[in-house]
Amino acid sequence: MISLAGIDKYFFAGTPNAIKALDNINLTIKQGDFITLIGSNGAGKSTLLKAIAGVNNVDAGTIEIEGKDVSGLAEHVRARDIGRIDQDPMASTSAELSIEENLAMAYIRGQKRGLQKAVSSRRTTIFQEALKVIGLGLENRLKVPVGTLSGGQRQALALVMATIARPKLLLLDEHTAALDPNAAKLVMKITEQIVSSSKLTTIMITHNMEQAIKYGNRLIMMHRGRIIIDFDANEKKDLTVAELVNKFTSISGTVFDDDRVLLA
Ligand SMILES: Nc1ncnc2c1ncn2[C@@H]1O[C@H](COP(=O)(O)OP(=O)(O)OP(=O)(O)O)[C@@H](O)[C@H]1O
Repeated sequence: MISLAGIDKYFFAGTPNAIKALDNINLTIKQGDFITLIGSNGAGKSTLLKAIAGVNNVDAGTIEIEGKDVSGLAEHVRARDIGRIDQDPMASTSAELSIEENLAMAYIRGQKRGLQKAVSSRRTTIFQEALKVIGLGLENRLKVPVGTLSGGQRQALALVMATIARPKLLLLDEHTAALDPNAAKLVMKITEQIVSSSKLTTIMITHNMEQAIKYGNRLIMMHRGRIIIDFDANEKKDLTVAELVNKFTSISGTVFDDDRVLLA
């Protein structure tokens, strides 16, 4: 279980430009929850994921992963428990390293030092097995530099990298947004496959409301730093995009203003 209690995050605190990007976020995430996270422009979605990952320190509140308070831990320490992918395929993988080297770096992140050597002889098999699951034939191209792969292949590889060390939490920040529609569809299919086969606890930001409704077992909507909608699987089962937009308007008292969401 992952729990966030009373999380506040300010930018430019104490200045006339102060922004409260997260405003008293309270959230309990059950093991295996696949949450889709949606919201208006600047709602705080990315800030929330960065706060959980330790990219940003928070100004108030606590973050616990399986009962351990990680609020004060550095990003690289939390990375042992958290896999994370952003929009940019260039940032998720290292272009000049091979597929195998990228995977090796991701793999040792989750290991205790003493175990690293012991598993190295089995590594190639482990990497090939993990790559087979995504069905792109990358298991036969382990020595190929990642820079020669397409954006979709790189994000698919990033998914394998983010999950190979069996993280306690996977954070996806619009990881298909920079891809062409076909590649985005493929990466989404692979995402669902990896998340459901490993029952990975996942939060996925998307600007696509249909995607937010279709995937996962829970849908959360943010507005101005707060969680304003939290639907379980049953509540989102027969939901339509129009109903979701109407719900947003009635709760927030404003019109939904993210063009990318409405045009998706
Ligand atoms: N590093 C930063 N420095 C200053 N302000 C920031 C920073 N990061 C985010 N913000 C501000 O915090 C608020 C929340 O931003 P955030 O990126 O989390 O929103 P979001 O919901 O992910 O938005 P979008 O969907 O538009 O990407 C916004 O007002 C944003 O301008």
